[in-house]
Amino acid sequence: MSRDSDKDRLDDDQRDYATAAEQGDVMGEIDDPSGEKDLYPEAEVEPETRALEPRVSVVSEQPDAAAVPGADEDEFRWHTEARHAVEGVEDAVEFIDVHKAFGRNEVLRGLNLGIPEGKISMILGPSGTGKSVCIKHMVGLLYPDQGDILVHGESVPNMVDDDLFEMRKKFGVLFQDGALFGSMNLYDNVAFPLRQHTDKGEEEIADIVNRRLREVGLGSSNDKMPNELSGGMRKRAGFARALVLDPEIVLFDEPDSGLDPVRTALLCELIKEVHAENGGAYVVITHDIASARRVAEFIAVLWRGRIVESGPARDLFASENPFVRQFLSGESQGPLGME
Ligand SMILES: Nc1ncnc2c1ncn2[C@@H]1O[C@H](COP(=O)(O)OP(=O)(O)OP(=O)(O)O)[C@@H](O)[C@H]1O
Repeated sequence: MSRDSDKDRLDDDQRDYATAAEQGDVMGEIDDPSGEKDLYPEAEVEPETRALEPRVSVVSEQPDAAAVPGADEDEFRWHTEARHAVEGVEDAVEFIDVHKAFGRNEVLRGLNLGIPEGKISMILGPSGTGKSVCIKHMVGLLYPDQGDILVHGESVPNMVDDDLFEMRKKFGVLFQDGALFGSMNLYDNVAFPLRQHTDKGEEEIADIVNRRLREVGLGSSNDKMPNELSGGMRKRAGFARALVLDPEIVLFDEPDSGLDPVRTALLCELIKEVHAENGGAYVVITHDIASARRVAEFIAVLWRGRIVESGPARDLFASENPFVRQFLSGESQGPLGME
């Protein structure tokens, strides 16, 4: 089955988000003026990256710098790719030697990463290093040029559209700004995925929506419109909406962006509480090391399109890798400069 572009993989839900964004109906301008662009992952893709067929991926056993065109030998010298496994835990998501370029911009350059089942994992790394691109591959919003992404053992790039649609039901996604529909009140925003993807009656929907809104501390804000909510409330509302379909995997794209330190701390607590209650694999993208200390059970440090090191949070915070140490302690001295 051929596809013309990454965009062809947007399912109806994503199309609805995209349509709303086109109509200026998605709340996003306040925290992140570029947030809407993220809903169009294909928008700036150069033509040669568009024609992507499902394929059996070529997986190299030993990624090495020489295998990456344009990479100098030293470029990956801090990338030990050491993976400290979490004992007895399977991976919910696996990246196997994934390469992704936009034109000449090679973003993922042989990414190998396992996201453990049942844990809160954080993907950390400098700006522009490919963290968002990484999570878009998990839900099939972007295709790899090479390599494979497995969700519960199933290859996402090789899925036919119907399977992809089903697979996406495993995911809840919290966008940076909550991605709420500006024309709907909070209740309808949170009810939206249930009305769209299930045949549940309004009574059952009300039970679920009210429970999820209470869970995130918005139990008395049903009638509020998104523009009446603070940035933190919008994120919590987006979190409630991400949870209504009981996802097995929840993705958070910089949930702490635009929040003050106290609201960030409260959101972190909320993520932990909700995870403890519901379980599943949570994947959080952040720059915020304090959030990582508070929440992360598993950490992967991404740089130059590859994992430098990954493992249980305590191992990473005790890492002797100079790059990991510099990044996790936020020091100016070390391998990472102002590039
Ligand atoms: N759809 C796209 N078309 C072209 N280039 C893209 C696209 N999406 C991402 N990129 C490029 O990929 C690179 C990585 O972007 P990404 O958003 O994944 O970084 P990030 O690590 O999440 O950064 P930040 O922490 O600043 O959010 C950037 O150079 C970006 O311009």
